[in-house]
Amino acid sequence: MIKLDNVSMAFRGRPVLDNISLDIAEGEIMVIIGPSGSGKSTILRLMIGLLKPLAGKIWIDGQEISGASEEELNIIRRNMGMVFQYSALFDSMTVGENVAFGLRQHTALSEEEIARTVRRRLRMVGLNGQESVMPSELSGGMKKRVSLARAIAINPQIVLYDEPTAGLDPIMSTTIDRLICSTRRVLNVTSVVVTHHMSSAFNIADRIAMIYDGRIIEIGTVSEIKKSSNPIVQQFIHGWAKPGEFAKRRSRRSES
Ligand SMILES: Nc1ncnc2c1ncn2[C@@H]1O[C@H](COP(=O)(O)OP(=O)(O)OP(=O)(O)O)[C@@H](O)[C@H]1O
Repeated sequence: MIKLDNVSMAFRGRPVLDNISLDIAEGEIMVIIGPSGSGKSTILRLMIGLLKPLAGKIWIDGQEISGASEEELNIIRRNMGMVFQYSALFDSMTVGENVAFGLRQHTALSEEEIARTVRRRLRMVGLNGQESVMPSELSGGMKKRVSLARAIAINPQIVLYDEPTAGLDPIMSTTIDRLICSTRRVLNVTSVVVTHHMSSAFNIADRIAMIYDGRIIEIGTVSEIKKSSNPIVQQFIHGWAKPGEFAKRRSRRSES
């Protein structure tokens, strides 16, 4: 459903991604992890065509997008929803108008049909009847849920999530994790989730890809990642602070 083939990216001559190749199957939840600044959000922006790669090719549902025109990209994006890092709701619009936004832009649905879809999507994310509330009245977790309802309003085949649980308490994070999984189940969407929360990654992922130094240094199922022999992966997933900490712990354990 999503394919990156030897994709490289640089900003002002500074390399960020170096020959990334990734194949994400239809209906799969792929989680991308990696240190801050390693290029995770850049991968999402490349996938949705907001950035063009310096080298390499990107396919969305069989269509190559790195050479696509803005018009072609707009058609491809109708099949994609994005949940942004800071929810990115339109503050001057009600919750209902936010969720309806893509439907008004991309479909010819009647106002009645739009209202019905908005109601259904808000119910899916546990915000039944909140159409007339303003974003400023919502908690961070509720905003994320509205953002998800907006992303799935147009019935996309693909949903990209940029740190969907950032800034949320553990219970709300679990709620969002469950919503990502139920969205996949109900709508059969392909999901790409960038997160810093390892517990979320382990809860939701079919596969996890770890980015480090511009490359994918490990990719696999949750149990494969947990068993990775790469010390950088082990250090990252355990949150060990210093480079080399993993090796030190291992040698301490073998000494004791
Ligand atoms: N539009 C841009 N112009 C210049 N540099 C950029 C741009 N977008 C990203 N970068 C740089 O590219 C690198 C990767 O950024 P990116 O946001 O993809 O990282 P990330 O892994 O998502 O980080 P974080 O986990 O902190 O959100 C960073 O060094 C960032 O400063």
